[in-house]
Amino acid sequence: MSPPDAEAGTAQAAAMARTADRALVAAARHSAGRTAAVLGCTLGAAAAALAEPAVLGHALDLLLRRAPAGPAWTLLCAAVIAAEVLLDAAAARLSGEVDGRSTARLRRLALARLLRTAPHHAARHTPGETAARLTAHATEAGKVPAAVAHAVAALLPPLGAVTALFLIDVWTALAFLVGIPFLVLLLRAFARDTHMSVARYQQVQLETAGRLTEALAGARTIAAAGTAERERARILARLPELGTEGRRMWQVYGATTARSSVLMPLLLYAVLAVGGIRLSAGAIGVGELLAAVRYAGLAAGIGAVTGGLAAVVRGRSAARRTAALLALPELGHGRAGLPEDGPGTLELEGVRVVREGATVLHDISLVIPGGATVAVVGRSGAGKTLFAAVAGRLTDPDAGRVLLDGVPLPELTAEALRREVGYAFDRPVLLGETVGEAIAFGAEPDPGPEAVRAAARAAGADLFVRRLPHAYGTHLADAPMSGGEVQRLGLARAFAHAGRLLVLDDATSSLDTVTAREVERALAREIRPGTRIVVAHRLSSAARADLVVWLEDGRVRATGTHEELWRHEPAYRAVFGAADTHRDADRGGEPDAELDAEREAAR
Ligand SMILES: Nc1ncnc2c1ncn2[C@@H]1O[C@H](COP(=O)(O)OP(=O)(O)OP(=O)(O)O)[C@@H](O)[C@H]1O
Repeated sequence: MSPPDAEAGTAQAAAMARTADRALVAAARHSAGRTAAVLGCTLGAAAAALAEPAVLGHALDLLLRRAPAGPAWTLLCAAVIAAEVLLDAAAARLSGEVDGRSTARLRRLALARLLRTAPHHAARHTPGETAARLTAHATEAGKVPAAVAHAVAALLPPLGAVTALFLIDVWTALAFLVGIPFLVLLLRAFARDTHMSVARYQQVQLETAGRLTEALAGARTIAAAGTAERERARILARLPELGTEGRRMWQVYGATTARSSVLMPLLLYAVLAVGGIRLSAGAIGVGELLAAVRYAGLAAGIGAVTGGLAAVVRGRSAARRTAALLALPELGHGRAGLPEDGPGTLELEGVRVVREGATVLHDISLVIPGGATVAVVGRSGAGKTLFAAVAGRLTDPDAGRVLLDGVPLPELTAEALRREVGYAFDRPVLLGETVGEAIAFGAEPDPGPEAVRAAARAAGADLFVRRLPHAYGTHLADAPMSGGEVQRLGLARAFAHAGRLLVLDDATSSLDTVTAREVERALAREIRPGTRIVVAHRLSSAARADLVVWLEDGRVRATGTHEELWRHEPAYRAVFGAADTHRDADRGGEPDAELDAEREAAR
């Protein structure tokens, strides 16, 4: 990596860490009351643990001296021990609740951002990675607020215990302090080594999940190519690394525990030795020696601190993975509405779109009159889908602006935008429980069964839907459909809440010619009138449009009616794969057998 790249990488990592920490703070705030209760209970339990040696030691000294206050102190011992146990149990129960609520909060934040970003930004992460970031990593990150409370509370016994040691006897306390630098070194090494291992482990986990999801999505291709074994090997390729990192984490943990199990007894023996000398010198009593040894044990409570620290380290590392979704740029919305009864005039002013550093739409300026049907044509990769995406604000241009009835699209409220701009795609994803719900999906207010059926009729879907076991009430999972049938439901969904602008991005590509023609006719007659942008590969779609926008290499090569372009532009005819013959040209842009066949069918 070159120095500037490395700097950019470091800056990006720092920004991600800040986003992750902000998200964790938001998650902690969401269950602030419960987190405070966890802290209260853990601190209370720690305080009780801290009081216990003193109370026990004092009670022992009183009992040895047969003092009258002895039994009262014994009761106090019981109360302190009970408080410690009960508060510990309450903290464990509340921690579970805080973990659950924080995880849910993180997931909601990340999911909301994912749904509010432009599709090409969301596509930066593979579906498998996204799923892992929203599930396993969010769960791990959700444990941070309670883990911080535990880690903070875990500091109390050691700090309090050192103070108590000093109060009991300075020399005994100093004997303990000699071992503190070793404890600090141990903790630092643990935090550093775990962080590195956890980060690598989670990265490998993400990549493996990504490969698995890719393979599931491409299962047909893999089966057809007979590469299942190779694919299996590719998915599992990093499994050994996962094992290595997992083992390394346990090794770090094991080494820390081993070192602390050597250090701790040494410390305790040192305290015991010095305490014994002080006892024989009459400086402290038996109970105080007992308390001193117990405090030394509490002060060296590295287990509790490292446990809490490890959960915080793992959680913060996982939070960075989830925060990658939170860092996706948001497609914000304004507060404006559209003028009542506007015709749906669409204006593109100097629209430029950049992807991966390359300009893929170049300074497009044009006006699409309200109510017009516009066909966007061009060779594969010419920029038609991007044009369609910018026209209805699935994405924002990198320069220039798009206005609908005079209002820049980013100024519109999300509701106004989605009410008035509808989309249908070549491969729609159906959402909802039943077929009827899938058609009504996103329409506000609910269009009702009649409108759903009318939309399905217009999209040529009514007939096959009625043949399903429960017609429109059939669950999507029980309705296996062909690509063309899914496409028709996607069209029906767009028709069910057609606003003043409807964008059909290759939305009839899987339909047979006759059905596609019927859909186009229904669109003209049965659906609310408005502006239509139709990304078209079919010549007939271009021929029926009021205006054709012809794209080439991300630029508008020409606009005009299909007849004009067909007659005067041989390259335009080539877009449809038509031979540049006089016969075709003379036919005013209706040259192929497809249109002839349609006409025949229409008769
Ligand atoms: N997210 C992206 N990252 C990088 N390049 C992109 C991205 N989206 C689109 N492009 C590029 O922009 C160009 C236009 O893409 P677009 O999908 O709009 O083409 P198209 O005309 O719709 O093609 P087709 O007819 O094959 O669907 C292509 O070269 C494509 O590779």
